[in-house]
Amino acid sequence: MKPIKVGLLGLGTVGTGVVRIVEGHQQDLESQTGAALEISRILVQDKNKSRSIAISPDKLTESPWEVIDNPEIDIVVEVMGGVDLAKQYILEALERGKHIVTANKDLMALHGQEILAKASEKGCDVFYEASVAGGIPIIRTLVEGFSSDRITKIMGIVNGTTNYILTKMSQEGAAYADVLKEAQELGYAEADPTSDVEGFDAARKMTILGTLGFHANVALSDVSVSGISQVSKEDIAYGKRLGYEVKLLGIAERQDDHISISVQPTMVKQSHPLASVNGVFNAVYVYGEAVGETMFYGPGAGEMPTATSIVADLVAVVRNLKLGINGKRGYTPYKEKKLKTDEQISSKNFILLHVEDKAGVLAQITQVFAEHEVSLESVLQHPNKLNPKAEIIIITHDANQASMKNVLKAFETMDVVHSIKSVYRVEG
Ligand SMILES: NC(=O)C1=CN([C@@H]2O[C@H](COP(=O)(O)OP(=O)(O)OC[C@H]3O[C@@H](n4cnc5c(N)ncnc54)[C@H](OP(=O)(O)O)[C@@H]3O)[C@@H](O)[C@H]2O)C=CC1
Ligand SMILES: N[C@@H](CC=O)C(=O)O
Repeated sequence: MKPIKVGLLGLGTVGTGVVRIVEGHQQDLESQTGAALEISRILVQDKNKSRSIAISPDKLTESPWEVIDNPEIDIVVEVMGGVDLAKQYILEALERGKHIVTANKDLMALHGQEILAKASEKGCDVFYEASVAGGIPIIRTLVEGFSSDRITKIMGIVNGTTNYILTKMSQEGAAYADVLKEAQELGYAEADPTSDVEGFDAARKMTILGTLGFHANVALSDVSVSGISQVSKEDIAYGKRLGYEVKLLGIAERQDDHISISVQPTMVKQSHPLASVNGVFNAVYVYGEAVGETMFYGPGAGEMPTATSIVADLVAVVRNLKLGINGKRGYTPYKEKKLKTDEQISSKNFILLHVEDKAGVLAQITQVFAEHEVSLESVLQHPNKLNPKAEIIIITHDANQASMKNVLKAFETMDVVHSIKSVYRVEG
């Protein structure tokens, strides 16, 4: 087979890793595919910027057309990020019959269906393994490994930056802002780290996993999202005291034909395998009706792990080229999803309240739970010597979201409740 020419859109953290792997593993890649891979053109914003790898200046371009309209290029790897331009370049490249590999979850979560439909029309491959959980081959696992099963729950730590931050806060008492800066320096964070810390990046990944796992047209707007910027050292300390670690979890559940998807900081029981996933590592728990529980673990961000997934996708495209089956799988639009109502979503909950420290308050609080038929697993009261208030931590049994909202609404109107400090879902 003649060498396969690859054009890169982007040479940042991930693009640099792709060049390193393609160049460093050339022989292994060729022996698997029967063709040499050659990176022939690379789009960057600034050709004169200093790079951490030696790259021939002739390969760099600031014009996207030198990649996407280049007749020599067979495969375009999009690792520049962003949505509008990336979408435009990918659609233009598909129009010209080029296969696409991308790490762009923002794009795939928002416009995946349109891009896949276009690829199918043009007989092209679009692979996006690196868009979820960096180096973990979770997309291939859902699409191929579990094609025989009916998945009912996908629960994961799918953002490396926030897991890195929470781990350092929990294990070293580090300050949130300092650790975020470290995660940025290590190349884990998005160009705008708000995406990471406010849970949007994880929401995009859960949109992709929910779509593939449940074969439903999940939209980003179907995911309820809250991030970690409000998680305090106090929450982490109380969680630990009760045997929990705070993790930003993406949780997608299906019951019959109804689904729910959320991203939220969650108290995970220390005995649960997700509680010991630390640092930049990600893990995805997949429950299938037939297979039962499975879990996939690995580095969720960073140059080389993410590039591993990109280059694996390149290998898949080249293998399809050899067999002449690119884009032949056909794109079938996913079925219409039905979202669960608040009454259908249930979980255990952790609630930290600041309350008046006087007789009878605990009874008033527990009465509210009873009125809304929420039963309690444990209650811990902690007097605060500096203020005439106490802290009460409550763990509920499984309760539906509608009842929990009513409980919290009732607390807001009670004089003895000074503040609802935190509310977390509990898993494990
Ligand atoms: N970092 C990670 O760990 C992971 C990232 N991803 C995804 O991979 C993609 C890339 O991320 P990452 O490598 O971290 O990003 P970087 O910011 O490190 O790199 C972006 C690259 O794209 C180039 N670029 C950006 N915008 C343009 C533009 N408008 N025109 C031309 N070139 C442009 C930049 O050029 P220049 O170098 O000249 O500035 C740079 O080389 C994103 O979609 C991200 O979400 C996915 C998984 C993990
Ligand atoms: N910013 C993302 C990068 C990988 O997708 C993360 O931290 O997980």
